[in-house]
Amino acid sequence: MPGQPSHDGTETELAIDAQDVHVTYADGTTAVRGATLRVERGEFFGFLGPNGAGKTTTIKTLVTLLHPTDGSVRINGYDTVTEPQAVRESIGYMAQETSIDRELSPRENLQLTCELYGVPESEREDRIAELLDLVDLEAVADTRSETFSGGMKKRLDAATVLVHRPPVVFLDEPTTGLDPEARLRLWEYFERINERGTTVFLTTQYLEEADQLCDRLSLLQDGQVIATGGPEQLKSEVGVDVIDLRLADATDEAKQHATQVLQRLDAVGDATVATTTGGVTVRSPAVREAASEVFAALDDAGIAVESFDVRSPTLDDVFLALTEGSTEESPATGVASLGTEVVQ
Ligand SMILES: Nc1ncnc2c1ncn2[C@@H]1O[C@H](COP(=O)(O)OP(=O)(O)OP(=O)(O)O)[C@@H](O)[C@H]1O
Repeated sequence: MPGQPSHDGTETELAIDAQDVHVTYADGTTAVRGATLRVERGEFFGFLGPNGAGKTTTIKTLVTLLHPTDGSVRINGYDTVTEPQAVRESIGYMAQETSIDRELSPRENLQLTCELYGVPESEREDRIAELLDLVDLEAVADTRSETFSGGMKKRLDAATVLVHRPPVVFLDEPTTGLDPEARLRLWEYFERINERGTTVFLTTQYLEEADQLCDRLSLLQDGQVIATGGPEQLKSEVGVDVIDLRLADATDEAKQHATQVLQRLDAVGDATVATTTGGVTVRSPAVREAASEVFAALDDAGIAVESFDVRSPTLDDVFLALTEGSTEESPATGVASLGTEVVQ
């Protein structure tokens, strides 16, 4: 909800203001090394990175479950270390593991959460009805949750996060492991809560998810933010175009051969070449101009191309360009996932 006053009565600009955050665990592992995140009220903000990049550690620090070893975090104007209670009252946090009670129905789960958050009794019934409607669970409102699909449990979990009407919600990989249909329904729900004015901070491994939903996003690698911007801005800044080539012979050997041929090709300049399920992908600023030379070089090497696609970059390409990946296995089509794509 934009324009929420901070605790000292002044208008604060930012929903999330994390400055140069470092987090080192007790065993000496430094999971976050200087993350700065500034999220405006009402934004839908994405936080992307492969497994182990430090997303969960960062989100736990933002929601007061971990203290930064260095740096500072203010959420809705409150400091996470000196005012943790005020921060908690002003946020919703959906962890990776669902926190609903499976023995209880959606209505009972929401009643319990209302009690925990001290929602006035007179408001509970309406609030619960509104949330059940929001996540499309009215029809099963009084059914025990243990029978629900993964997607339904996630939707209920997401509803419990909103009972106290927090201006900011933190969602830690909410769609991981869900089938595409369940994922799409959750996306709709997240869009709806954002349209109502809630600031959303979403961590995800799914680039398509971030591309679809987020106003802006930060890419995280090895505990460091390597880029921040709108999806289109990041794509244009990376300045590459892409050719996806499907090879007639898509064995590992043939793909490696094609990779070597293309890496030697001067015409594609400073290209990155990655193998995909069906062939190879070339990312380069010069790729459109060099397309005919790409085909000629492959032909000369006796490599048959079954089909190809010259396209603009996706967020997947942005990430690979920024991390200077050159030989990663890339799905190139479908829902791209950093988790499967970037070999650290
Ligand atoms: N409690 C802990 N103690 C020590 N190291 C930890 C702890 N939790 C996480 N780590 C390490 O910190 C790094 C970042 O982990 P984190 O879970 O924050 O990454 P992530 O991006 O959320 O990954 P995932 O997508 O797998 O959840 C990893 O190297 C991880 O092994």
